[in-house]
Amino acid sequence: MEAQRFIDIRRQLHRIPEPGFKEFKTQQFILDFISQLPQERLSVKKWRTGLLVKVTGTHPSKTIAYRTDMDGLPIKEETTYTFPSLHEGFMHACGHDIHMSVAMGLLDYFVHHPVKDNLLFVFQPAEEGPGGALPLLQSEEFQLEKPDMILGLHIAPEHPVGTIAVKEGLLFANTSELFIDIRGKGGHAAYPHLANDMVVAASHLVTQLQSIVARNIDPLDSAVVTVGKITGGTKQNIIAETARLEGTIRTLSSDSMKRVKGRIESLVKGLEASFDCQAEIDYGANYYQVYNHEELTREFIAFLEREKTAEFYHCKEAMTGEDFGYFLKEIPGFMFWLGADSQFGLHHSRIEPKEEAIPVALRTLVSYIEWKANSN
Ligand SMILES: CC(=O)N[C@@H](CCC[C@H](N)C(=O)O)C(=O)O
Repeated sequence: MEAQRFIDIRRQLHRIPEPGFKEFKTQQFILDFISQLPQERLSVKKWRTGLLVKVTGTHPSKTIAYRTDMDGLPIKEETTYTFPSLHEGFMHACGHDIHMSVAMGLLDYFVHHPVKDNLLFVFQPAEEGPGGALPLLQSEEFQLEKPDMILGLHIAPEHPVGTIAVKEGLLFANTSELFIDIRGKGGHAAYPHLANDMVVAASHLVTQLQSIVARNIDPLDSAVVTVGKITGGTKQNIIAETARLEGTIRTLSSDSMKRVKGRIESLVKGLEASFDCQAEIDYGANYYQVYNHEELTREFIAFLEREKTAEFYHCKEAMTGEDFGYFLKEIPGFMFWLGADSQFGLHHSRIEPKEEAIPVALRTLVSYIEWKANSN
Protein backbone atom coordinates (compact mmCIF):
# COMPACT_ATOMS: atom_id res chain seq x y z
CA MET A 1 0.00 0.00 0.00
CA GLU A 2 1.20 3.47 -0.86
CA ALA A 3 1.34 4.98 2.65
CA GLN A 4 2.52 8.43 1.46
CA ARG A 5 -0.91 8.98 -0.12
CA PHE A 6 -2.57 8.64 3.29
CA ILE A 7 0.06 10.85 4.90
CA ASP A 8 -0.90 13.51 2.32
CA ILE A 9 -4.57 12.93 3.10
CA ARG A 10 -3.82 13.42 6.80
CA ARG A 11 -2.18 16.75 5.97
CA GLN A 12 -5.25 17.87 4.05
CA LEU A 13 -7.52 16.84 6.91
CA HIS A 14 -5.22 18.61 9.36
CA ARG A 15 -5.99 21.90 7.57
CA ILE A 16 -9.75 21.70 8.12
CA PRO A 17 -10.47 20.93 11.80
CA GLU A 18 -14.11 21.50 12.70
CA PRO A 19 -16.17 21.43 15.92
CA GLY A 20 -18.32 18.45 16.88
CA PHE A 21 -21.42 18.03 14.65
CA LYS A 22 -20.07 20.76 12.35
CA GLU A 23 -17.66 18.50 10.43
CA PHE A 24 -19.22 19.54 7.10
CA LYS A 25 -16.01 20.03 5.10
CA THR A 26 -14.50 16.89 6.62
CA GLN A 27 -17.54 14.85 5.64
CA GLN A 28 -17.42 16.25 2.08
CA PHE A 29 -13.68 15.56 1.84
CA ILE A 30 -14.28 11.91 2.75
CA LEU A 31 -17.24 11.66 0.37
CA ASP A 32 -15.07 13.04 -2.48
CA PHE A 33 -12.42 10.43 -1.65
CA ILE A 34 -15.03 7.65 -1.65
CA SER A 35 -16.41 8.78 -5.01
CA GLN A 36 -13.00 7.98 -6.60
CA LEU A 37 -13.14 4.35 -5.40
CA PRO A 38 -14.68 1.39 -7.30
CA GLN A 39 -18.33 1.45 -6.23
CA GLU A 40 -19.46 -2.20 -6.73
CA ARG A 41 -19.03 -3.27 -3.12
CA LEU A 42 -19.64 0.08 -1.47
CA SER A 43 -22.67 1.50 0.27
CA VAL A 44 -22.49 4.91 1.92
CA LYS A 45 -24.92 6.40 4.41
CA LYS A 46 -24.74 9.83 5.98
CA TRP A 47 -25.55 10.18 9.66
CA ARG A 48 -25.58 13.88 10.63
CA THR A 49 -21.97 14.98 9.85
CA GLY A 50 -20.70 11.41 10.07
CA LEU A 51 -20.66 8.54 7.59
CA LEU A 52 -21.22 4.80 7.60
CA VAL A 53 -19.36 3.15 4.74
CA LYS A 54 -19.89 -0.55 4.13
CA VAL A 55 -17.71 -2.77 1.97
CA THR A 56 -19.69 -5.91 1.17
CA GLY A 57 -17.66 -9.06 1.66
CA THR A 58 -17.28 -11.92 -0.83
CA HIS A 59 -18.96 -14.54 1.45
CA PRO A 60 -20.01 -12.63 4.55
CA SER A 61 -20.91 -14.30 7.81
CA LYS A 62 -20.23 -11.27 10.02
CA THR A 63 -19.42 -7.55 9.93
CA ILE A 64 -16.23 -6.06 11.32
CA ALA A 65 -16.18 -2.31 11.98
CA TYR A 66 -13.38 0.22 12.28
CA ARG A 67 -14.39 3.49 13.94
CA THR A 68 -12.69 6.87 13.60
CA ASP A 69 -13.59 10.16 15.21
CA MET A 70 -13.70 13.32 13.07
CA ASP A 71 -13.78 16.55 15.09
CA GLY A 72 -11.09 19.07 16.02
CA LEU A 73 -10.55 21.15 19.17
CA PRO A 74 -10.86 24.90 19.95
CA ILE A 75 -7.08 25.41 20.16
CA LYS A 76 -4.98 27.98 18.31
CA GLU A 77 -2.37 25.91 16.51
CA GLU A 78 1.29 26.62 17.30
CA THR A 79 3.01 23.77 15.46
CA THR A 80 5.92 24.16 13.05
CA TYR A 81 3.91 22.38 10.34
CA THR A 82 3.88 23.63 6.74
CA PHE A 83 0.22 22.54 6.61
CA PRO A 84 -1.33 24.27 9.66
CA SER A 85 -5.03 24.63 10.32
CA LEU A 86 -6.88 26.99 7.99
CA HIS A 87 -9.60 27.38 10.61
CA GLU A 88 -8.43 30.09 12.99
CA GLY A 89 -8.71 28.95 16.60
CA PHE A 90 -9.32 25.30 15.69
CA MET A 91 -6.87 22.46 15.51
CA HIS A 92 -6.63 18.70 15.16
CA ALA A 93 -4.79 18.34 18.48
CA CYS A 94 -6.10 14.91 19.39
CA GLY A 95 -5.02 12.93 16.33
CA HIS A 96 -8.45 12.59 14.70
CA ASP A 97 -6.84 13.61 11.37
CA ILE A 98 -4.55 10.56 11.71
CA HIS A 99 -7.40 8.29 12.84
CA MET A 100 -9.40 9.31 9.73
CA SER A 101 -6.49 8.86 7.33
CA VAL A 102 -6.01 5.32 8.66
CA ALA A 103 -9.73 4.63 8.10
CA MET A 104 -9.44 5.94 4.54
CA GLY A 105 -6.33 3.84 3.87
CA LEU A 106 -8.10 0.72 5.10
CA LEU A 107 -11.18 1.54 3.09
CA ASP A 108 -9.11 2.02 -0.06
CA TYR A 109 -7.25 -1.24 0.51
CA PHE A 110 -10.32 -3.38 1.20
CA VAL A 111 -12.34 -1.99 -1.70
CA HIS A 112 -9.53 -3.23 -3.95
CA HIS A 113 -8.84 -6.43 -1.96
CA PRO A 114 -12.21 -7.58 -0.63
CA VAL A 115 -12.34 -10.08 2.23
CA LYS A 116 -15.03 -12.65 3.02
CA ASP A 117 -16.77 -10.64 5.75
CA ASN A 118 -18.46 -7.27 5.48
CA LEU A 119 -16.47 -4.30 6.72
CA LEU A 120 -18.05 -1.16 8.11
CA PHE A 121 -16.12 2.11 8.38
CA VAL A 122 -17.68 4.35 10.99
CA PHE A 123 -16.76 8.04 10.65
CA GLN A 124 -18.10 9.42 13.94
CA PRO A 125 -18.55 13.13 14.68
CA ALA A 126 -18.20 14.99 17.99
CA GLU A 127 -15.92 12.75 20.06
CA GLU A 128 -14.51 15.74 21.96
CA GLY A 129 -18.03 16.75 22.86
CA PRO A 130 -20.95 16.63 23.11
CA GLY A 131 -20.42 12.98 22.11
CA GLY A 132 -21.41 11.45 18.77
CA ALA A 133 -20.96 7.77 19.64
CA LEU A 134 -24.10 7.23 21.72
CA PRO A 135 -26.61 8.87 19.35
CA LEU A 136 -24.89 7.23 16.36
CA LEU A 137 -25.02 3.82 18.04
CA GLN A 138 -28.73 4.31 18.76
CA SER A 139 -29.52 5.55 15.23
CA GLU A 140 -31.57 3.48 12.81
CA GLU A 141 -28.79 3.84 10.22
CA PHE A 142 -26.25 2.18 12.54
CA GLN A 143 -28.64 -0.43 13.96
CA LEU A 144 -29.38 -1.64 10.40
CA GLU A 145 -25.67 -2.27 9.80
CA LYS A 146 -24.80 -3.20 13.40
CA PRO A 147 -21.37 -4.90 13.32
CA ASP A 148 -20.37 -8.04 15.22
CA MET A 149 -17.03 -6.59 16.23
CA ILE A 150 -15.57 -3.07 16.40
CA LEU A 151 -12.01 -1.70 16.46
CA GLY A 152 -10.57 1.72 17.10
CA LEU A 153 -7.22 3.32 17.78
CA HIS A 154 -5.94 6.46 19.43
CA ILE A 155 -2.58 8.08 18.81
CA ALA A 156 -0.25 8.09 21.83
CA PRO A 157 2.21 11.04 21.65
CA GLU A 158 4.21 9.67 24.58
CA HIS A 159 4.85 6.28 22.92
CA PRO A 160 7.47 5.75 20.20
CA VAL A 161 6.48 5.28 16.57
CA GLY A 162 6.39 1.61 15.63
CA THR A 163 4.66 0.59 18.85
CA ILE A 164 1.13 -0.45 19.70
CA ALA A 165 0.06 -0.54 23.33
CA VAL A 166 -3.10 -2.16 24.61
CA LYS A 167 -4.57 -3.95 27.59
CA GLU A 168 -7.50 -6.27 28.20
CA GLY A 169 -10.46 -4.81 30.13
CA LEU A 170 -10.47 -1.21 31.35
CA LEU A 171 -8.44 1.09 29.10
CA PHE A 172 -9.97 4.58 29.53
CA ALA A 173 -11.90 6.26 32.36
CA ASN A 174 -15.53 7.21 32.87
CA THR A 175 -15.87 10.92 32.15
CA SER A 176 -18.28 13.71 32.92
CA GLU A 177 -18.04 17.30 31.83
CA LEU A 178 -18.56 19.87 34.58
CA PHE A 179 -20.00 23.38 34.25
CA ILE A 180 -20.72 25.50 37.33
CA ASP A 181 -22.36 28.93 37.00
CA ILE A 182 -22.39 31.17 40.06
CA ARG A 183 -24.24 34.44 40.54
CA GLY A 184 -23.78 37.02 43.32
CA LYS A 185 -24.02 40.81 43.34
CA GLY A 186 -21.85 43.07 41.19
CA GLY A 187 -20.71 46.54 42.16
CA HIS A 188 -18.01 49.17 42.28
CA ALA A 189 -14.49 47.81 42.93
CA ALA A 190 -14.04 50.36 45.72
CA TYR A 191 -17.20 49.22 47.60
CA PRO A 192 -16.72 45.49 48.23
CA HIS A 193 -18.98 45.63 51.31
CA LEU A 194 -21.94 46.51 49.05
CA ALA A 195 -21.32 43.71 46.55
CA ASN A 196 -20.82 39.96 46.52
CA ASP A 197 -17.76 39.07 44.46
CA MET A 198 -18.02 35.95 42.28
CA VAL A 199 -14.32 36.05 41.29
CA VAL A 200 -13.47 35.45 44.95
CA ALA A 201 -16.18 32.78 45.28
CA ALA A 202 -15.01 30.98 42.11
CA SER A 203 -11.40 31.03 43.31
CA HIS A 204 -12.41 29.41 46.62
CA LEU A 205 -14.44 26.78 44.78
CA VAL A 206 -11.52 25.83 42.50
CA THR A 207 -9.36 25.29 45.58
CA GLN A 208 -12.07 23.34 47.41
CA LEU A 209 -12.59 21.06 44.39
CA GLN A 210 -8.94 19.95 44.74
CA SER A 211 -9.79 18.39 48.09
CA ILE A 212 -12.15 15.83 46.53
CA VAL A 213 -9.46 13.65 44.97
CA ALA A 214 -7.07 14.26 47.84
CA ARG A 215 -9.56 13.53 50.64
CA ASN A 216 -12.70 11.77 49.40
CA ILE A 217 -11.46 9.11 46.98
CA ASP A 218 -9.73 5.89 47.97
CA PRO A 219 -6.07 6.45 47.03
CA LEU A 220 -6.05 2.98 45.47
CA ASP A 221 -8.88 4.01 43.14
CA SER A 222 -8.27 6.93 40.74
CA ALA A 223 -10.10 10.13 39.96
CA VAL A 224 -9.38 13.50 38.38
CA VAL A 225 -11.22 16.80 38.75
CA THR A 226 -9.80 19.38 36.35
CA VAL A 227 -11.09 22.92 35.92
CA GLY A 228 -9.85 23.90 32.48
CA LYS A 229 -11.49 27.28 32.17
CA ILE A 230 -12.74 30.07 34.46
CA THR A 231 -14.60 33.13 33.26
CA GLY A 232 -16.11 35.92 35.27
CA GLY A 233 -16.46 39.64 35.54
CA THR A 234 -16.42 42.39 32.96
CA LYS A 235 -13.71 44.93 33.89
CA GLN A 236 -10.84 45.34 36.34
CA ASN A 237 -12.64 47.89 38.49
CA ILE A 238 -16.03 46.20 38.60
CA ILE A 239 -16.84 43.48 41.13
CA ALA A 240 -17.96 40.40 39.21
CA GLU A 241 -21.60 39.46 39.48
CA THR A 242 -21.14 36.09 37.74
CA ALA A 243 -18.45 33.49 37.17
CA ARG A 244 -18.33 30.15 35.40
CA LEU A 245 -16.07 27.15 35.91
CA GLU A 246 -15.69 24.59 33.12
CA GLY A 247 -14.02 21.29 33.74
CA THR A 248 -14.12 17.55 33.58
CA ILE A 249 -14.32 14.63 36.01
CA ARG A 250 -12.55 11.31 35.36
CA THR A 251 -12.93 8.13 37.43
CA LEU A 252 -12.02 4.49 36.95
CA SER A 253 -15.23 3.27 38.61
CA SER A 254 -18.81 4.43 38.33
CA ASP A 255 -19.06 4.42 42.15
CA SER A 256 -16.27 6.99 42.34
CA MET A 257 -18.03 9.09 39.71
CA LYS A 258 -21.15 9.19 41.96
CA ARG A 259 -19.00 10.04 44.97
CA VAL A 260 -17.16 12.87 43.17
CA LYS A 261 -20.43 14.36 41.93
CA GLY A 262 -21.95 14.09 45.42
CA ARG A 263 -18.98 15.96 46.91
CA ILE A 264 -19.13 18.66 44.20
CA GLU A 265 -22.80 19.19 45.01
CA SER A 266 -22.04 19.51 48.76
CA LEU A 267 -19.20 21.95 48.15
CA VAL A 268 -21.38 24.04 45.85
CA LYS A 269 -24.17 24.14 48.49
CA GLY A 270 -21.54 25.27 51.01
CA LEU A 271 -20.36 27.95 48.59
CA GLU A 272 -23.92 29.26 48.21
CA ALA A 273 -24.20 29.54 51.99
CA SER A 274 -20.79 31.03 52.63
CA PHE A 275 -20.77 33.52 49.74
CA ASP A 276 -24.49 34.22 49.67
CA CYS A 277 -24.72 33.36 45.98
CA GLN A 278 -26.67 31.03 43.70
CA ALA A 279 -24.98 28.24 41.80
CA GLU A 280 -26.02 25.83 39.08
CA ILE A 281 -24.21 22.65 38.11
CA ASP A 282 -24.45 21.07 34.68
CA TYR A 283 -22.68 17.76 33.98
CA GLY A 284 -22.77 18.16 30.18
CA ALA A 285 -21.69 15.07 28.27
CA ASN A 286 -20.84 11.87 30.15
CA TYR A 287 -18.81 9.06 28.51
CA TYR A 288 -18.87 5.45 29.50
CA GLN A 289 -15.48 3.85 30.20
CA VAL A 290 -13.56 2.13 27.39
CA TYR A 291 -13.53 -1.53 28.37
CA ASN A 292 -11.71 -3.79 25.91
CA HIS A 293 -13.16 -7.23 25.22
CA GLU A 294 -10.76 -9.52 27.06
CA GLU A 295 -10.64 -12.46 24.67
CA LEU A 296 -10.47 -10.39 21.46
CA THR A 297 -7.75 -8.19 22.97
CA ARG A 298 -5.69 -11.22 24.00
CA GLU A 299 -6.09 -12.59 20.48
CA PHE A 300 -4.93 -9.25 19.02
CA ILE A 301 -1.91 -9.23 21.33
CA ALA A 302 -1.03 -12.79 20.21
CA PHE A 303 -1.42 -11.61 16.60
CA LEU A 304 0.99 -8.69 17.18
CA GLU A 305 3.52 -10.95 18.85
CA ARG A 306 3.29 -13.42 15.99
CA GLU A 307 3.19 -11.03 13.00
CA LYS A 308 5.38 -8.27 14.47
CA THR A 309 3.73 -5.55 12.35
CA ALA A 310 4.40 -3.30 15.34
CA GLU A 311 6.22 -3.64 18.62
CA PHE A 312 3.62 -4.52 21.23
CA TYR A 313 3.57 -3.60 24.86
CA HIS A 314 1.06 -3.86 27.64
CA CYS A 315 -0.08 -0.47 28.95
CA LYS A 316 -1.87 0.67 32.07
CA GLU A 317 -5.32 2.24 32.02
CA ALA A 318 -5.46 6.02 31.40
CA MET A 319 -7.70 8.80 32.66
CA THR A 320 -8.49 9.92 29.12
CA GLY A 321 -12.07 9.48 28.01
CA GLU A 322 -13.48 8.25 24.70
CA ASP A 323 -17.08 7.86 23.68
CA PHE A 324 -15.92 4.75 21.81
CA GLY A 325 -16.71 3.18 25.21
CA TYR A 326 -20.41 3.24 24.25
CA PHE A 327 -19.72 1.05 21.21
CA LEU A 328 -17.71 -1.40 23.32
CA LYS A 329 -20.53 -1.60 25.88
CA GLU A 330 -22.71 -3.22 23.17
CA ILE A 331 -20.29 -4.67 20.63
CA PRO A 332 -17.22 -6.83 21.32
CA GLY A 333 -14.00 -5.13 20.30
CA PHE A 334 -11.11 -3.06 21.52
CA MET A 335 -9.20 0.19 21.21
CA PHE A 336 -5.41 0.46 21.21
CA TRP A 337 -2.78 3.18 21.48
CA LEU A 338 -0.74 3.85 18.34
CA GLY A 339 2.71 5.26 19.19
CA ALA A 340 3.12 8.69 17.54
CA ASP A 341 6.02 10.20 19.44
CA SER A 342 5.45 13.93 20.01
CA GLN A 343 7.23 16.18 22.48
CA PHE A 344 3.88 17.83 23.23
CA GLY A 345 0.87 15.77 24.29
CA LEU A 346 -2.78 15.43 23.31
CA HIS A 347 -4.77 18.69 23.41
CA HIS A 348 -1.56 20.78 23.21
CA SER A 349 -1.24 23.57 20.63
CA ARG A 350 2.22 22.25 19.63
CA ILE A 351 1.48 18.54 19.31
CA GLU A 352 3.20 17.09 16.22
CA PRO A 353 2.46 13.37 16.06
CA LYS A 354 4.86 11.58 13.68
CA GLU A 355 3.22 10.61 10.42
CA GLU A 356 5.29 7.42 10.24
CA ALA A 357 2.67 6.07 12.66
CA ILE A 358 0.18 5.93 9.76
CA PRO A 359 1.92 3.08 7.86
CA VAL A 360 2.36 1.20 11.15
CA ALA A 361 -1.41 1.33 11.76
CA LEU A 362 -2.18 0.46 8.15
CA ARG A 363 0.06 -2.58 7.90
CA THR A 364 -1.13 -3.86 11.29
CA LEU A 365 -4.83 -3.37 10.64
CA VAL A 366 -4.72 -4.58 7.03
CA SER A 367 -3.17 -7.86 8.06
CA TYR A 368 -5.25 -8.22 11.25
CA ILE A 369 -8.55 -7.51 9.45
CA GLU A 370 -7.58 -9.79 6.53
CA TRP A 371 -6.89 -12.57 8.99
CA LYS A 372 -10.05 -11.98 11.07
CA ALA A 373 -12.39 -11.40 8.14
CA ASN A 374 -11.25 -14.41 6.14
CA SER A 375 -11.38 -16.82 9.06
CA ASN A 376 -15.08 -17.72 9.08
C1 LIG B 1 -8.81 10.97 23.96
C2 LIG B 1 -9.30 12.23 24.54
O1 LIG B 1 -8.52 13.15 24.76
N1 LIG B 1 -10.62 12.33 24.76
C3 LIG B 1 -11.23 13.44 25.40
C4 LIG B 1 -12.71 13.18 25.55
C5 LIG B 1 -13.47 14.38 26.06
C6 LIG B 1 -14.62 14.02 26.93
C7 LIG B 1 -15.46 15.19 27.39
N2 LIG B 1 -15.65 16.22 26.44
C8 LIG B 1 -14.84 15.75 28.67
O2 LIG B 1 -14.11 16.74 28.61
O3 LIG B 1 -15.13 15.22 29.75
C9 LIG B 1 -10.60 13.66 26.77
O4 LIG B 1 -10.56 14.83 27.21
O5 LIG B 1 -10.15 12.70 27.42
